[in-house]
Amino acid sequence: MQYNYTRLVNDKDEQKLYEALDSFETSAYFRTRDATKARFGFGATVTTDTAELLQDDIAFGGRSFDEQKIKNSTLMNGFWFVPRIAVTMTQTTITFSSDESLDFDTWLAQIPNMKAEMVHVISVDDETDWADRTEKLISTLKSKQTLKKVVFGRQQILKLSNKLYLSRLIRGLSSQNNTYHFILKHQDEFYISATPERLIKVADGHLTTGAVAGTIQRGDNEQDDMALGKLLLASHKNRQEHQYVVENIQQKLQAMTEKLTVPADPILLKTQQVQHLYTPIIGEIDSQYTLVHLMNQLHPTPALGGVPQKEALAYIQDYERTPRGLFASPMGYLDAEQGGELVVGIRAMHVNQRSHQATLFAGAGIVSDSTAAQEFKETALKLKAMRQLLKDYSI
Ligand SMILES: C=C(O[C@@H]1C=C(C(=O)O)C=C[C@H]1O)C(=O)O
Repeated sequence: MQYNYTRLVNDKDEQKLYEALDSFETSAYFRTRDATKARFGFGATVTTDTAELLQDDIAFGGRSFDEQKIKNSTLMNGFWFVPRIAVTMTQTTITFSSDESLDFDTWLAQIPNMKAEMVHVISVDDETDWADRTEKLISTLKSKQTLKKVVFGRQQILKLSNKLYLSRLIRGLSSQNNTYHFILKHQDEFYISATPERLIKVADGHLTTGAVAGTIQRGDNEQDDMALGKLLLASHKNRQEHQYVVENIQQKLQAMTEKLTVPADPILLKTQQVQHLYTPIIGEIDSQYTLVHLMNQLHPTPALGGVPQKEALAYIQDYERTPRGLFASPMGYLDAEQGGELVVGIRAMHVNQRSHQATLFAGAGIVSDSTAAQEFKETALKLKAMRQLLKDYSI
């Protein structure tokens, strides 16, 4: 983008940018897990359902989980766009970029103020048979030695009383600490995620990825929380679930990287609702590969699909309620240097503003040692992130 303008951040910038997410037909937001940087994209000069053609542009978007299609949705079948205006905000500076010559401060001042009404949840359609279906999956895993792990997804469909405004919804994201925040909006749909999981970041030939798999609840106090963390680190079932992911990432990246550093043991990654086993992985990539190549090579890791991949994906297609769309898929931004950062769209919901319908998603890695009731509780905790966001909206 040829026009760039950087200045110090002022008090009103953030709220105005949030309102611009609502006022543009196409927009996106990406905030890093450590909350030090936020990127916005507004308006679209190009839109496409695959990222392959966009590798020399700044772009935002997400790919669909697999090739299955979702009816009446543009976003859920994979959606990428090159923004008219890109904004990057750190704690001190703000940078505006565009191919158009714009007075950015005049542009920002013109964004209309958004007035949001309260939104109530009118009804919840849960998958009440999810635990039974998980029980069947566990029996299959026990009897069929070739299938080792399946990440089984669950949905809750909520009817809402009114349209949601992103400028208000986004405020509640601040309590979802230690997660990436991602929003992708197009026309009457948006997808929002507060995910702890990065698929991949590429900058100057350096790659950062990692395995996030294996879950336990948070404790009510620090002591309990630490005890639960220790339990998770010592759990054979969770370590196995986790190890599948580490090995798979290593194997998939072997041919594309010069050097890969993989710690022997996981550490803990804690969100508001749960704690996970986490193995950060770094490396140097061969110069012919871009972020998009790596995304397609890595996705889906067994943190979201399963082991062996082909069989696990077939199981997911056959036994989950609907195709996943953007759920559990790579999403984020591409920069103009064939790098960027993609996270995995979990702890997430898809909203259709026309039908006032929100679909919340959660999944859990199932292995032969799993118990259905425990996994049901785990998915309920994971769904809580978006349920909390909707509660915070009306406070
Ligand atoms: C699929 C989800 O989470 C994934 C599954 C996990 C697990 O089973 O322990 C942990 C983190 C994620 O890799 C989700 O949150 O929806």
